[in-house]
Amino acid sequence: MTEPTRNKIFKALTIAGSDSGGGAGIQADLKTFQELGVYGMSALTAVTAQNTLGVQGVYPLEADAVTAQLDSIGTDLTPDAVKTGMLFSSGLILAVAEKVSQYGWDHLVVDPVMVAKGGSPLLQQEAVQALIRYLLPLALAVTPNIPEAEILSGMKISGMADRETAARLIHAMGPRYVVLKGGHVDEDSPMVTDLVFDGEKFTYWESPRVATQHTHGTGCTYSAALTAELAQHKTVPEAIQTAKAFIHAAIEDGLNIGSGHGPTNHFAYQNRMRGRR
Ligand SMILES: Nc1ncnc2c1ncn2[C@@H]1O[C@H](COP(=O)(O)OP(=O)(O)OP(=O)(O)O)[C@@H](O)[C@H]1O
Ligand SMILES: Cc1ncc(CO)c(N)n1
Repeated sequence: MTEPTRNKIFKALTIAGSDSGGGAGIQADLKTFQELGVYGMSALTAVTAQNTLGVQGVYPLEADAVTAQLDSIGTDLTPDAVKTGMLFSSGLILAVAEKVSQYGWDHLVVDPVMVAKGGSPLLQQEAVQALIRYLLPLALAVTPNIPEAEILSGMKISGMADRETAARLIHAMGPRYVVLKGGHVDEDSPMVTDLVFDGEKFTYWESPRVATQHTHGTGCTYSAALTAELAQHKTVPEAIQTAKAFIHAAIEDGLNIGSGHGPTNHFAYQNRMRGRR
């Protein structure tokens, strides 16, 4: 019997931590992949006990457990694009970098998650050097927010000229694109500006700032949208265009659930596409 012709299903993999509250981490990534029409896979690095009020517990997995998940995926299901989120320790970073290299996963988005919005550490301080040394050289794109960019570049960022200098320094660590997100700065400004550096030119992505406290998981959701688009063979600039529209809709329709910082709304982008809002 001949095998039935299969429609091409694009597949994306997230290597990240679990957020029990469902707004960030693996949960945000898988919801975003699904909404953008991509089959989602996951390798868990840690379990967090977390809700809209903050992080109540962090339970990292053994490096062997992460390696085993990546081997299960790598030997059977080839992802079209991969993202990393919370990696927690240098041991986990090494395990991930080794498997990403071994399987040749070159459509890699590294979201250098360091601290949750409430201030809980999601990456040990001594792991930053491992991230720079082993993972950034493998990345197609890295998506730091301003505090993460300060730690990676080793410089204080106060104006746009500083952001450009930091982006250059991070680009020199190996990623082909640096996407420096502006959500955390100029919170009184009516616009949010992300800066993208491809090694030659700077591009500014400006969007109206949404006044809301429901921003739990913005970074994860944005990098997952980028990854979903790359999985469908879009270029990085094309992927950014859709990811910005996805995150903007998700923030604009942020969910008022729980009694703290509610999650972004992963349904919002497709609801708009389908004319439901
Ligand atoms: N209030 C806002 N209004 C509109 N866009 C926003 C807002 N906050 C963040 N964004 C956009 O969301 C995306 C994620 O940015 P942000 O700087 O919040 O990431 P992050 O700090 O890594 O998130 P997290 O705190 O979840 O780790 C960026 O494209 C940014 O421009
Ligand atoms: C598991 C996890 N990953 C990433 C973030 C960053 O938003 C978070 N709060 N929790």
